[in-house]
Amino acid sequence: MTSSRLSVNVNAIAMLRNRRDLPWPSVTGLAAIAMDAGAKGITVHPRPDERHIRKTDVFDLAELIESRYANKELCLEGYPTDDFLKLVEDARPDQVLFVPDDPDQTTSDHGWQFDKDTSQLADAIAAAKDWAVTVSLFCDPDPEAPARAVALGAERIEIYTGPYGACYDDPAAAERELGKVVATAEKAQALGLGVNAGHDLTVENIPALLARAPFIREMSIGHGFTADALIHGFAQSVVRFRQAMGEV
Ligand SMILES: CC(=O)[C@@H](O)[C@H](O)COP(=O)(O)O
Ligand SMILES: NCC(=O)COP(=O)(O)O
Repeated sequence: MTSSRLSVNVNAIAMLRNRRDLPWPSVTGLAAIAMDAGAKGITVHPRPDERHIRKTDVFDLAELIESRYANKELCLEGYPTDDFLKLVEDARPDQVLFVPDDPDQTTSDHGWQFDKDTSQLADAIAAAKDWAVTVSLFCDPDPEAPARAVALGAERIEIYTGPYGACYDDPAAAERELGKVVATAEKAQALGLGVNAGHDLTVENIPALLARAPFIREMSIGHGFTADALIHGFAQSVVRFRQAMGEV
């Protein structure tokens, strides 16, 4: 089986589970189905209010992957508070994506503003690298961002594709936004950064992105994936998204 770019974000499964004091739908159960179907791994974003992914989910997923899916990866996303960094140190994911989210943000909707004080971020990056966790920074589609990420010691960036994803009904706007994403990806690649992409990606908008930036190495997809899976099922949606990525 060829390697994949697809990391399935299971935040939405946890949100559905949390509606009742019951263990289903199972976050680890759906994660296993996704990995059995060919996903490269799982991404979760345990927000401070635990609205969806809980700390216990993180350790359950880490245990699942370590015990049954040694060739798959766990990516943890979050703002680098001491509490989040303790979770990274204890859970030891394969990758951490540091995002500049406020605790009460509805969702992640912007990358790091590198002109502001980034000393806390630099310390967090150094700590994660000491724990042998690959460090990625959430960046706006801005060609100036990759050099700032390199200067802080990041190994990858994840380009925020939300503005591109929002243009599903406006081809001209989509082309404009796609151009910003591709320019940022090309700059990151030229600087030796690993290039990830995420937020509001779908089977419809992935092909055009990869046609222009085939070197993107990972796409973490949750909301659009879950919406697709409600129609097609989790395993078939992995196949559908991997087909959109040209992998199967
Ligand atoms: C960083 C990002 O764009 C998403 O991975 C994030 O996980 C979305 O978080 P919610 O699922 O809480 O909207
Ligand atoms: N980092 C992006 C992610 O994990 C999922 O984003 P979305 O597909 O839920 O918008």
